[in-house]
Amino acid sequence: MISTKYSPYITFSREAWAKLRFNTPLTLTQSEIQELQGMNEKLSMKEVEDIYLPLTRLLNLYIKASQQLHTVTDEFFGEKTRKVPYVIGVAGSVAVGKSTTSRILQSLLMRSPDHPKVELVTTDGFLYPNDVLNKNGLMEKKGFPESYNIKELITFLTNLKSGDTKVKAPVYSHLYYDIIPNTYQEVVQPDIVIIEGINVLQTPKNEDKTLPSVYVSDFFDLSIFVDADEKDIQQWYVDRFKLLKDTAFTKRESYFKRFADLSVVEAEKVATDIWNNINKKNLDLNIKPTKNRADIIVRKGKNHSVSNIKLRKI
Ligand SMILES: Nc1ncnc2c1ncn2[C@@H]1O[C@H](COP(=O)(O)OP(=O)(O)O)[C@@H](O)[C@H]1O
Ligand SMILES: CC(C)(COP(=O)(O)O)[C@@H](O)C(=O)NCCC(=O)O
Repeated sequence: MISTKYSPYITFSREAWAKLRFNTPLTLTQSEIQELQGMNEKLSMKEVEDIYLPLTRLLNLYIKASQQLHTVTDEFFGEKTRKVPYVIGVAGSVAVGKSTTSRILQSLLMRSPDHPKVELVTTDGFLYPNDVLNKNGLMEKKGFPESYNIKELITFLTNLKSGDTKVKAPVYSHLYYDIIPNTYQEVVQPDIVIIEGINVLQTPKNEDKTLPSVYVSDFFDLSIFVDADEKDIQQWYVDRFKLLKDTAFTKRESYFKRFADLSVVEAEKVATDIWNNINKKNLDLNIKPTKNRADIIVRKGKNHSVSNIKLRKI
C-alpha cells in the first residue's frame, strides 16, 4: 500500500489488493464466470478472486454504511423516509472494459448475503438518436458530451434518487448504431444501480446556461474509473472491431454490415481510423480529465489483468 502525502489516493499493488478479500466467499461458478466474459478475452477465476471479490467486499461495506446513515437520518426526522438506491458510476474510455467491469460487479453484488437487486444502466441510451446527431453535424462526435441528452439523464437520475418505484431509461443498440425508438429499460425498486458510461464524471461547460446546474456524478454514492494505457485500449478497440466484423456486422440489420467483408488488414485500418478520429480524441479531450474525480481508479494491464487500484482517502 502506498500513500503519498500529496495524493488524495492510496495506491494498492495487485498483490496487496488481493489480500483484502479476507473471507468473502467465492460465489461464482466457472460457468457463471464464462457467462460474464466479454467477447474476446478470457476472464480468469483468479482475476475474479484477486481483484473483483475484494472490490465487492469494499462496495458492500460502503453500502452498509450508507444504509446506516439512512437509518440515522430517519431517527433524526422521527419518521421513515423513502428508501433510495445506492448508485455506483463506472467511467472510462470506449473499449477500456466498462461494460465488462460493470457486469462482473453486478453479478458479484447480486450474490451478496442479502441478495440485493442490482440494475445496470448504460448512458449510451441517452445519446441523441442518429437523425438528431445528423441534423446537428454530430455523427462523427458520437460519445462526445454534446452527443448526449444530459437533461434527460439528469431527470432519470433525479427520479431514481428521489425513490421513485419505477424509472425508465431509453435504450441504445450497438447493432443498429442508434437509439431504439419507444423502447425503455424499466428499473423497478432496485437496491443498487450501476450507471456505466464514458461521460459519467463529466461536468457541463460553464458557458452552457441551458444545462442543469447539477452534474451526473452528484447522484453517485461512489464512482469507479477504469483506466489503462492508451495503446492497450486502442488494441482492445481494434480487436473488438475485428471480432464484430465476423459476428454482429454480418447481420442484415447491422449498421456496419458494409464492413463485414473487409479483410483483416482493411478492418484494422478502418477500426484504427475510427479510433483516432473519434474515440481517441474523446478520450484525450473529455474522458481522461475526469479520471481524478473518481473515488476508485482501477488500472488494467495488457491482458486486462488489473495491475493496481487507487482508492480515494475518504
Ligand atoms: N476484465 C476483462 N477480462 C477480459 N476481457 C475483457 C475484460 N474487460 C474488457 N474485456 C474485453 O475488452 C473489450 C472492451 O471491453 P468492454 O467491456 O466492451 O468495454 P467498454 O464497455 O468500455 O466499451 C471487449 O472485447 C471485452 O471482451
Ligand atoms: C456508443 C459509444 C459512444 C459509447 O461507448 P460505450 O459506453 O459503449 O463504451 C461508442 O461505442 C461509440 O459508438 N463511439 C463512436 C465511434 C465508434 O463507432 O466507435
